[in-house]
Formats: sequence, structure tokens, C-alpha cells
Amino acid sequence: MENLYPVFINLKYKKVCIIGGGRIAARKLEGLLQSEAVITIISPTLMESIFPYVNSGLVHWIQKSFELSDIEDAFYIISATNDPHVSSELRKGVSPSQLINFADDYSSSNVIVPSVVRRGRLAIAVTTSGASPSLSKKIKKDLEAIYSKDYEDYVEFLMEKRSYIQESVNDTDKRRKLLSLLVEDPIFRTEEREKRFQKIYKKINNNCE
Ligand SMILES: C[C@@]1(CC(=O)O)c2cc3[nH]c(cc4nc(cc5[nH]c(cc(n2)[C@H]1CCC(=O)O)[C@@](C)(CC(=O)O)[C@@H]5CCC(=O)O)C(CC(=O)O)=C4CCC(=O)O)c(CCC(=O)O)c3CC(=O)O
Ligand SMILES: NC(=O)C1=CN([C@@H]2O[C@H](COP(=O)(O)OP(=O)(O)OC[C@H]3O[C@@H](n4cnc5c(N)ncnc54)[C@H](O)[C@@H]3O)[C@@H](O)[C@H]2O)C=CC1
Repeated sequence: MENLYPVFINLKYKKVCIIGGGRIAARKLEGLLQSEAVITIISPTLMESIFPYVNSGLVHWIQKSFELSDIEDAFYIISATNDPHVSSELRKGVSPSQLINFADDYSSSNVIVPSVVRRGRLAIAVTTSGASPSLSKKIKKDLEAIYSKDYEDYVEFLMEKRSYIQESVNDTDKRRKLLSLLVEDPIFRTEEREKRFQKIYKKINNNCE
């Protein structure tokens, strides 16, 4: 499974089942909380840090040992227990059309959880295809330094200008040119980037008319 196909999945309203309630389950849960998925944890025990999410109703906890019937209608399953029996049951019982991540078994998984840098709408995901989670984490840290928090706002600006350009510039070449010029040298100060936008916008429209 080295040629992994990268996608970002919209999990809103999808049923996600996490088996196990320990340290790793808690980490995988962190990555899911913003997704608006319908999350159920199946586990006899739960780590302290997960309780607030259960108490607030964000996560449903079924306090029991895993059985195959628990995952019948799940869209995405995360197996994160310390019980090898759970993994072997899952390998036998999961449907080929279900998404499944084994925290302890890369080769049986059809989903691998990456390291992620998030800056609002900008998301950068890193995987080493199971080779070295530590390297993924290090590369994420490197990227965090390059793509500062300022990008969150900057990406919102780009989205707004892109939609304006799509509405106001009919010529495809001009539109492409404008959109690519806009990202050449990121500017984070609101006033400066607005001026720069106006300048590029005028230049492109005048030159090509
Ligand atoms: C295959 C994969 C399956 C999956 O879980 O999706 C997997 C598997 C395993 N990880 C193990 C160990 C560690 N994992 C981490 C950290 C992360 N692991 C994550 C993903 C993945 N881990 C997938 C591949 C990702 C890729 O392709 O790069 C991250 C990216 C995402 C996340 O988990 O949220 C997250 C970083 C989050 C961040 O950016 O902060 C650390 C470091 C730490 O904890 O600080 C260690 C210890 C150091 C080391 O081993 O490198 C072990 C051995 C367990 C044991 O020894 O018992 C296995 C099992 C095995 O290898 O078979
Ligand atoms: N993918 C990754 O990044 C990493 C994966 N791992 C692996 O992840 C797995 C979990 O590790 P931790 O969370 O640290 O373990 P942990 O011991 O903290 O938690 C295990 C959890 O599984 C639950 N559990 C045990 N038997 C169960 C059953 N039959 N049904 C349902 N739940 C059950 C326990 O009650 C507990 O909540 C281990 O196999 C470990 O090797 C470990 C480190 C990193």
C-alpha cells in the first residue's frame, strides 16, 4: 500500500466508530472533532481527556468490549486498542466498502492518518506511508514554521478575491494570470494586499484589452 491516494474527506454526519479509549484513541479523536462526524467510541475504559467531549454530547461512548455488530453501519472505523483479538476480528468482519484505520497495523488499513498543519481553510497533510510517523511529525513542525498563522486570514482574502475575479473577469487567460500573480508573494498586512490586488487587477485588465 505504498501508492496511497491523497484525499480530504468530508465526514459531516458520517458515522465514525473509534474502538478503544486510550492515548491513541484520544489523539485520533482530536483530529476528528472539527469534522462534524457522528462519533461513537466503543471501549470498556476511557481516558480522562475524552470525558469532556462525552459529557458535552459531542461524542457518544458505549462502555463495552468490541463486537463486530458495533461497526455494521460505520462509514469510517479507527481501531486503537491494545487487544490483538479486536484487530483480528475486525480484519475478518469489516466490509471492503468501509474505511478503516488500524493504529497498530499499517498493511491492513485502507486509511492512514497523516500529520496535519491547519491554517483555517489551508490544510497540509503529510504521510510517510507508514515508514516513520516521527518524520511526518517533524516535517509538520517544519511546515508550521513556513506557513505561519497569518495564512489563515490570507487564504480567506484569496478566496474572496478569487470569487470577485471569477465574477468580473470573463477572459480565461486574464483570470488565470491574475490568480497566479496574486499568490506569488504572499502579503499578510490587509491594507498592503488590497493595494497590491488593485494594482495587479488594473495591470492585467489594461494590458490585455
Ligand atoms: C501507520 C500509522 C497508522 C495510523 O495511525 O494512521 C501509524 C502507526 C504507528 N505509529 C507508531 C508510533 C508513533 N506514532 C507517532 C505519531 C503519529 N502517528 C501518526 C500516524 C501513523 N502512525 C500512521 C502512519 C503515518 C505516516 O505515514 O507517517 C500521526 C502522523 C497521526 C496521528 O496519529 O494523529 C502521529 C503524529 C501526529 C503529529 O503530527 O503530532 C509517534 C510520535 C509521537 O507519538 O509523538 C510514534 C512513536 C515514534 C515512532 O514510531 O516514529 C507505531 C508504533 C507503536 C508501538 O511502538 O507500539 C505504529 C504502528 C506501526 O508502525 O505498525
Ligand atoms: N498509530 C499510532 O500513531 C500509534 C499506535 N499505537 C498502537 O495503538 C494501540 C493503542 O495504544 P494506546 O492508546 O497507547 O493504548 P492504551 O492502553 O492507552 O488504550 C487501549 C484502549 O483500548 C481499550 N480496549 C482494550 N480492549 C478492548 C476491547 N476488546 N474492545 C474495546 N476496547 C478495548 C482499553 O479499554 C483502552 O481504552 C496499541 O496497539 C499501540 O501499539 C501506539 C503508538 C502510536
